[in-house]
Amino acid sequence: MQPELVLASGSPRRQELLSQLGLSFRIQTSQADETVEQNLSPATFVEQLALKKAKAVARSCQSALVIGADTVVVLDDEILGKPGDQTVVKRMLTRLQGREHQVYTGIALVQVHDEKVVRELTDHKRTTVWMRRLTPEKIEWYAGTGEPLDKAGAYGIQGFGACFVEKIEGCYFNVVGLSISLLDEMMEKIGFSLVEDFRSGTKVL
Ligand SMILES: Cc1cn([C@H]2C[C@H](O)[C@@H](COP(=O)(O)OP(=O)(O)OP(=O)(O)O)O2)c(=O)[nH]c1=O
Repeated sequence: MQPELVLASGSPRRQELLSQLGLSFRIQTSQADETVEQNLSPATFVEQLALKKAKAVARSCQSALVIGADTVVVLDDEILGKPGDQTVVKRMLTRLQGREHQVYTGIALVQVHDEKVVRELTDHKRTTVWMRRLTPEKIEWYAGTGEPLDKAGAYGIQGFGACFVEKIEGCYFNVVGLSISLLDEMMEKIGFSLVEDFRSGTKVL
């Protein structure tokens, strides 16, 4: 019997991406403690956090395939997470404008059978984003929209933030918070097909 697909994420973007693919899944937001060791590389950082989120949800599952994810922006070797308030939004965008940065998203898959973890897999992808020059007025306006508050690096490429992105190199969905191609690749590694095994029938994309 197929395990149930569970998305351990409160991110509306991750939920939409899986829904648009026509997948059948349940959402269970992770209450994981999101602290990790200092000085980790961005790749290890996002993989460890993704695994923490997936494991926290897996603990309450009987038979499931749990997906966890974490996204950060990296500029000058510094990890930028979600800004949380307007002052940090403006500071982040002032640093990001007119330059390139990297977006890392880690994905973790945790398979549970009979309430036991039988498999864990983590991986990540990196996308480079070039942001155009922004005036202080433009930054002020964007901060006022509220859009950047809950997004790593204080912008959403899928929203008004698209106006600032000149080009990207790598997976677009990785920037939005979940690389579908990486997820499919990881599913294959543990013997599942994302679309064939978890299809609900209503595909929007
Ligand atoms: C750079 C960028 C990030 N983001 C989002 C994706 C993630 O939701 C968020 C980074 O925060 P995360 O901590 O990765 O995720 P989250 O707190 O939203 O959800 P959860 O921990 O429950 O899974 O930033 C965009 O939506 N668009 C973008 O262009």
